[in-house]
Amino acid sequence: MRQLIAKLMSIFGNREHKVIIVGLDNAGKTTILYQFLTNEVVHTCLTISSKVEEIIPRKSHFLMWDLVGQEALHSTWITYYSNTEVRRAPGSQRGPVRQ
Ligand SMILES: Nc1nc2c(ncn2[C@@H]2O[C@H](COP(=O)(O)OP(=O)(O)OP(=O)(O)O)[C@@H](O)[C@H]2O)c(=O)[nH]1
Ligand SMILES: [Mg+2]
Repeated sequence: MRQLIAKLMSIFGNREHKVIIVGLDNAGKTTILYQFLTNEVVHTCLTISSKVEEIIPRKSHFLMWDLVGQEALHSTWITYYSNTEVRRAPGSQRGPVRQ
């Protein structure tokens, strides 16, 4: 997890950024978000809609949006995408990103 934070900081620098976490349901998005926050693996429930948490490691400042994973609601993701840049998490699958 520290590696992922370090990677985000190397990509984004020391400014405020909004990060959206997207992926299929049960992929582990909420688990990652709370591991960032608490450094622990916490018990999670299915995400309905989205949740946002503020994370301030050193001089960086991330607003992290954890989006719903259920396929029927993927069409709502687009509302979070304006002015975003796509970066894959280290270790995630290669290939085109579909919207
Ligand atoms: N074995 C294993 N289980 C994991 C891992 N990450 C998350 N899980 C489990 O996978 C389940 C789903 O995790 P969530 O973080 O809620 O998944 P999500 O992507 O937020 O799911 P939605 O909110 O439905 O989109 C939970 O039971 C987690 O404990 C992992 O790295 N390994
Ligand atoms: Mg979730």
